[in-house]
Parts: sequence; C-alpha cells; structure tokens
Amino acid sequence: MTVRVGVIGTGWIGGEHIRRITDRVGGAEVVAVTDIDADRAARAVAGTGARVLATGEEVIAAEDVDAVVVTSWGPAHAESVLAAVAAGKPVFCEKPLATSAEDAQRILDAEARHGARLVQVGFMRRYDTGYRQMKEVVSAGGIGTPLMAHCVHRNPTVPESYHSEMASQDTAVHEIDVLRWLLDDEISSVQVLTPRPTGKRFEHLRDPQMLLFEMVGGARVDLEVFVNCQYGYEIGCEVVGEEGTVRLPEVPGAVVRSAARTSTPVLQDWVQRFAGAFDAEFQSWADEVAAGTPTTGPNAWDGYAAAVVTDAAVRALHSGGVVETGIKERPAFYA
Ligand SMILES: NC(=O)c1ccc[n+]([C@@H]2O[C@H](COP(=O)([O-])OP(=O)(O)OC[C@H]3O[C@@H](n4cnc5c(N)ncnc54)[C@H](O)[C@@H]3O)[C@@H](O)[C@H]2O)c1
Ligand SMILES: O[C@H]1[C@H](O)[C@@H](O)[C@H](O)[C@@H](O)[C@H]1O
Repeated sequence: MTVRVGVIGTGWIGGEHIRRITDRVGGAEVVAVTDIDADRAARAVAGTGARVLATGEEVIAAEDVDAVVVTSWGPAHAESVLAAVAAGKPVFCEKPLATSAEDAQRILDAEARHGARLVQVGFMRRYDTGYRQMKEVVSAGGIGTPLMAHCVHRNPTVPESYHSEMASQDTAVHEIDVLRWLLDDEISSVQVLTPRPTGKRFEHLRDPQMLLFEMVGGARVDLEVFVNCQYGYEIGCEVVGEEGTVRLPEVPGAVVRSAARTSTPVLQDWVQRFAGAFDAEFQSWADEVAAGTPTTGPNAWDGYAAAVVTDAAVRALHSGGVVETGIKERPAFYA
C-alpha cells in the first residue's frame, strides 16, 4: 500500500519533508498540502502532482489523505493534531507536539477517546546513528548506572521571531526527549541559568542559557543552549556512568591540510546534521502506517512529557529557581 500523505505547513522543514517523501521514502506520496501562505504551498509541491488546499481542516478531511504531517509553527501544532485524531487518521507532528502541557494533555485525552495511538512526534534524534549507538551502550549496561550527562546544543544564528522561551520549547526540547529516552527516566526538576548574554543576538533574546535537569532516578544533566554561536551547528552529548562514559560521535568530515593549517568543516544546520535520521524516521513511520499498527516512534506521551518539562523550564527561566516538573506516571496506554 502507498500511504497518501497530506502536509500542513510548507515552510523550511515542511518543504524538506515533502522532498523526502517524494524522492527518498518508499511506499508514501504527498497528495495534498496547505500553508497560510498559499504561494509557498504551491512552490513546495511544484512538479509533484500534489494539490494545494485552503486549510488544514480540508487536508485532514480529504478522502485521498490516509495520514497527516504537521509542520506548521509550534503553537499551531496541537489544533491540527487534535483534528487529525478526531478524524481517525495517523499524524506525524514535528516537534514540539504542543507549546504547553495543557494542550499536550488534550491530545492524550483525544487518543484515549479514539482508543488507539495515532500520533508520532518528530524527535528524529532517536533515529540518528550516533544516538542509537549511545542508547545501545547505555541499555546494555556498558557504562554501568548513568550518573550524569553533559549536553551542548548550538545554532549559528536564529531569526528575530525566536524568543527566550523557545530556547526550551523549540531547541532544548530535543535534548529533553533524547535524555528521557537514553536514560529511560523522566525529568523531575529544571533550573535555567542565564550567563552574560552574547552581543550577537536580537536585544529581546536571553542567549545563551544553561539548563540543569534532575532525573527521577537522581542523575543530573547540564545542557548549554547557545543559538547565536556564529560558527556553526553543533550537538554534543556525553553520558557518564559508574563504569565508564559514552559520547555522541563527531560527524566525520575531510581533514584539510593547507597553508600551514589543519582544518575540518563545521556543519551549518540541522538539515546537514540530521539528514540520515530524518530519512530513517520517515521510512519507519510510512512502513508502520502502511502496516496499520500504531507506530513505534516517539508518541503523544513523549510529546506530553517534553511539554511538561518545557513548561517548567519557562517558569524556571523567569524565576531563576529550581522548578519541579510534577511529571505523572506514564499511562499503560503508552507502555
Ligand atoms: N526536527 C527538527 O530538527 C526540526 C527542524 C526545523 C523545524 N522543526 C519544527 O518544525 C516546525 C516548523 O519549522 P520551520 O523551520 O519549517 O518553520 P517555517 O516558519 O519555515 O515554516 C512554518 C510554516 O508553517 C506555516 N503555518 C503556520 N501556521 C499554519 C497553519 N495554522 N496552517 C498552515 N500553515 C501554517 C507558515 O506559513 C510557514 O510556511 C516548528 O515546530 C519547528 O520547531 C523541527
Ligand atoms: O527548529 C529548530 C530545529 O529543531 C533544530 O534542530 C534546532 O537546533 C533549533 O534550535 C530549532 O530552532
């Protein structure tokens, strides 16, 4: 079966995913798209045969749309996901699932009413080869009980529309998910430290930020989020255990020796860094949707748990104190 996909939001990543599904993912095709900027939607599907519809509701309701991809702005995600679940259609939603735990809870409630899981969240790092190697090591007990993790998330620059809360909601949310997955534990508290701000930022933005997490089991994590670092896109992660450490491998690049210097390239964006992970994520999603079973990727609970932590991080940013997340038990529905 070919999964016929409708896409809501055809900006940077929406366009990437449309090309991915069209050119690289087997067993799926894009048949309909929408964007509040209709011209952008038309450009995104030029030459593919997919049609442009006026609204997300029309995409979700279209009879030839088997499954929905939501790649609009974060605050718009929850409404589209809720509409797709109400229509009984599988839905892949880019991160974040929602920009508040309250909205994410509405999605958990909607799936419970539907009686089966329909939602996958775009936490693509779980499909990255390096993170997968780390997960294998940690799960096999290769470093003993994890005690600490040190993480770095740097972007060269961000647009003026990026605000201080997005350091948690849009950027740190990747580490929040991948740490829960790597350490197989939930996050119990968060504190946000604000070092001297870089001069190379828009005035309204607090950048960089340092997030300190405590896991329910007691492990501690530090995460540097620095989204105007200028020099490139860099992701680092090291888990320290009782018997050893495991570190995310560097992405290989050719070593150049010239003019009395040695150099290697630094990646510039998430497209370069995670291209392979996105391809694997979408192939897996398409295969599992075609099989008619709930997908095994990050689900609505993972999106909810991340939103609980980002809500706490936003409160922590404003208060400067340690904020408990109050995360509840994972329901059996998401076991
Ligand atoms: N997994 C990743 O690493 C990754 C990378 C980039 C972006 N993202 C996520 O993807 C989402 C989109 O990011 P982007 O960089 O493509 O942003 P973008 O601004 O380039 O694109 C968003 C598009 O959504 C459209 N849109 C907004 N609200 C809409 C609505 N209600 N209905 C239809 N269209 C709507 C906008 O017009 C725009 O074209 C964000 O949530 C972002 O966090 C994830
Ligand atoms: O939406 C993007 C994307 O998720 C990137 O992977 C992350 O590095 C950026 O900080 C974020 O703004």
